[in-house]
Amino acid sequence: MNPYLIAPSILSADFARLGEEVDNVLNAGADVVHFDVMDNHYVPNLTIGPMVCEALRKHGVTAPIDVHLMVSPVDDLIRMFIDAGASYITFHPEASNHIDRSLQLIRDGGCKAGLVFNPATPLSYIDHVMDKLDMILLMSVNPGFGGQKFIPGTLDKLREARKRIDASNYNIRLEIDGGVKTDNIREIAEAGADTFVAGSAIFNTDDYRATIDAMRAELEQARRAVGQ
Ligand SMILES: O=C(CO)[C@H](O)[C@H](O)COP(=O)(O)O
Ligand SMILES: [Fe+2]
Repeated sequence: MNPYLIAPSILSADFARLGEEVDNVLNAGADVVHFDVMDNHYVPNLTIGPMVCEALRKHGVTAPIDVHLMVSPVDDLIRMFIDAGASYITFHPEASNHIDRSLQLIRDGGCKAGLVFNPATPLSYIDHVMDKLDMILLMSVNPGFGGQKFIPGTLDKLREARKRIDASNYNIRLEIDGGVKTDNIREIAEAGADTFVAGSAIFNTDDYRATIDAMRAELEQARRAVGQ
């Protein structure tokens, strides 16, 4: 399995100093920048779009940018984020009229493609598109806001998704998003996640490096427990 990746969600960063915040969290050891896009239609909140992604690239960010689209419809924004320098683009399957086509659009644009599952969205959406997936993202909160509490039932869904990925021949990352903290990241990893979004748990602390180091120490315990 690939190493564990930590992906701070910039939803909880100080938007007035976004470039500096992203630099700081990457210098503190983060692997990936998680970029939450909300349209006040698919979810009841409004955040940032492709211009901000492009601005981060121009600012000098070279780390992978993981664009989590909470929008409907999805295809126009997929095209814009490809041009804006996204690395991963994930969308919620029920928000696309043509899931297979949207996934193909992402890969044709040179990005990695993924589907996102709300707590109550069935995993069966992956059934016929495993060959087009680079990532499966399970939401452990209902989408729309940072700082919510992890929904424990997601652990069983993670185990199920991990089994499906391991039984396939595909190299698919399993990401978890919502309520991830230092005190639960270990059991989340043991349930099968390999990529961890954490917004408030990192940006609401004074010392990003200390928080990320503490998460990595927990992940090391998980790695030993699962025998990776
Ligand atoms: O997609 C999201 C919300 O819809 C965010 O990525 C997520 O909530 C991260 O925030 P936190 O770690 O504070 O829960
Ligand atoms: Fe997210």
